[in-house]
Amino acid sequence: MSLADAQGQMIDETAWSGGHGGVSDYFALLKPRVMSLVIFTALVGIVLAPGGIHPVLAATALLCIAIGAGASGALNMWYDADIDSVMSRTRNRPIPAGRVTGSEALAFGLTLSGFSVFVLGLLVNWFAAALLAFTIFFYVVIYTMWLKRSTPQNIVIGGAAGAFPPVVGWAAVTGSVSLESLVLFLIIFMWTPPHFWALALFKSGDYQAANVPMMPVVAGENSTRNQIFVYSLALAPVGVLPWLMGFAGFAYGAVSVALGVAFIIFAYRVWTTREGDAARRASIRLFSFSILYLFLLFAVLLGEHLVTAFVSGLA
Ligand code: HEM
Ligand SMILES: CC(C)=CCC/C(C)=C/CC/C(C)=C/COP(=O)(O)OP(=O)(O)O
Repeated sequence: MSLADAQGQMIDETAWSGGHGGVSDYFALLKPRVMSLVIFTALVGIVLAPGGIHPVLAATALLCIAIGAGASGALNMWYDADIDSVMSRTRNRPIPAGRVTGSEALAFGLTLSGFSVFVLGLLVNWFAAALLAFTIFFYVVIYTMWLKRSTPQNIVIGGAAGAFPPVVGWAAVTGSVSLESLVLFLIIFMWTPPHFWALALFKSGDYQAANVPMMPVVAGENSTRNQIFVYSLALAPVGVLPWLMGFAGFAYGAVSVALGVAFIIFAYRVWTTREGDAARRASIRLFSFSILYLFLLFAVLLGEHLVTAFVSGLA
């Protein structure tokens, strides 16, 4: 199996979601792999926020954000069942495969959404709960029900939903939004277009078949490559902002510069490799690296913060 096939299979849900009915299908409705990174960014928001809260409340907040994020995935799959059944990547999801009905997924998603928002409000604070409710609304109603099917800018605007979790995490601790949490938002916001369009480039046939106006389908592959490169050039310095603004240290600064340069190199390869299997490989590599990039950036932010807190606790 070639590298491209292996990586393509990695993101092909038909390769892992098996099982018929029952717990594994309801778990798959939560989009667990995508949401794991969403939840990790929320954790970083919680830990970095000044003041701190009791660890039990922090864990409650994180659990509520995780449940809310999963619930929004279930609602997305409920609404998108028609297009998911057309695309090879998604046709084995629980609803198109007939293992869960649309109404079951809808009830599951609505119940978990209500539960997560209510518990976050009741036990942590209502401002964070309102932000979580808004994030779910944004992903399900604004992105899934409206923008996804109507404009190639769908993920640029809709991507805001994916950028909110660290802001929600921060608000769970402080009860407010701050410049720092908005910088975390901005990083994910700028990251989303290259993350997703890299995938859309090698899955554009799927979107065309499903009649979804993703950028490569509407503007063409080369225009998408240009836009990926421009967003990557903008993302790299935005990734360094936490250090430049003084809420991350030198270790983060150095790693974020290196990761930003690497991101630009991967995006440059996509930009300049436009034909055949090499072009497909370049976009698969950028897609895979995009996930590693965001994970490492937030991991270093978290690790450095914890080490600094530990060392200053010793002093
Ligand atoms: C509108 C914004 C976004 C779009 C359209 C998008 C789209 C996608 C798609 C279609 C996949 C393919 C595989 C799959 O469905 O499992 C994917 C994978 C992934 N996305 Fe995104 N994404 C977005 C935002 C995000 C955000 C905000 C995060 C995390 C912070 C994220 C994390 C991931 C991860 C970790 C994977 C890999 C999952 C795996 O291992 O298969 N995505 N994304
Ligand atoms: C707290 C909270 C509510 C967080 C939500 C975070 C969020 C919006 C993440 C976006 C993740 C995602 C898989 C988008 C996929 O687009 P798609 O739905 O078009 O992809 P698909 O074709 O795989 O269904």
